[in-house]
Amino acid sequence: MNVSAVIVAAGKGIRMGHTVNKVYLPIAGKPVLYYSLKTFDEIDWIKEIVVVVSKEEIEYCKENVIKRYFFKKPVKLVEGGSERQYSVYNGIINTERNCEIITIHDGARPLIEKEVVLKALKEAYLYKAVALGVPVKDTIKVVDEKNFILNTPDRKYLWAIQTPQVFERNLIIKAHQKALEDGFLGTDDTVLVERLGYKVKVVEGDYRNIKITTPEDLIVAEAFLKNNVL
Ligand SMILES: Nc1ccn([C@@H]2O[C@H](COP(=O)(O)OP(=O)(O)OP(=O)(O)O)[C@@H](O)[C@H]2O)c(=O)n1
Ligand SMILES: C[C@](O)(CO)[C@H](O)COP(=O)(O)O
Repeated sequence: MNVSAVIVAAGKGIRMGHTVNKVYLPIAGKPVLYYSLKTFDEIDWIKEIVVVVSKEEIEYCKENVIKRYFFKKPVKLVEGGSERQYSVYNGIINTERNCEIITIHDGARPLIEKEVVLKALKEAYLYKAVALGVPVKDTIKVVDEKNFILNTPDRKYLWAIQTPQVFERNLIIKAHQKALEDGFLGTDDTVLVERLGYKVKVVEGDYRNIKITTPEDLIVAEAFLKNNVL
């Protein structure tokens, strides 16, 4: 399999409330972004890693992540956009044209495990579009603007979607281009493929594959790493 990995790290980390972008904050002494890079670097099917960073942070990322730690695979840095979707688009169009599959991952999800990525890659070979996800543990309510409950969807059909999300290269580029043309902005990449009428397969991921969003997430991630439960 010839796979390119795109890791998006060009967000602002507003909800973290820190002066430094959360993907460069340390967990157990190393930047958040280091961990997923390392995991993808260890997967043989992956031939290159494209990291999407904001223009102002390109030098910082190069010095403090890419050069500081040793990665075996070529790592390309490309500029991000004002929304996650635009950052992903710039990442995927900068992958090698001969790659068949692209795996898209949030740089803010450091705890992704190699075995889980491999499972998603294998399924992508069969289904062309897959997302990792976990069944939700809470009861989910749909509410109106005033927070009154409208309905309670059956939990057995509700999954919390994570990254990586894995696609055939041509399909995901086409899906992003269509969204751009239509002015559609989604909160993940599968929704862009769903809009084209394709079926997307959800593959069971890992509850520990959290997205670092607010300060307590750093504590949880560090606890997982320090207790060596990954
Ligand atoms: N314009 C953007 C926005 C987000 N991301 C990346 O997308 C992932 C998930 O986004 P999120 O957690 O929302 O990150 P931020 O946008 O940084 O956070 P916030 O919404 O709190 O500002 C992160 O790895 C983030 O760096 C990106 O590459 N480009
Ligand atoms: C893509 C994603 O990780 C799926 O859960 C997530 O939607 C991206 O983060 P955001 O907080 O919604 O921007």
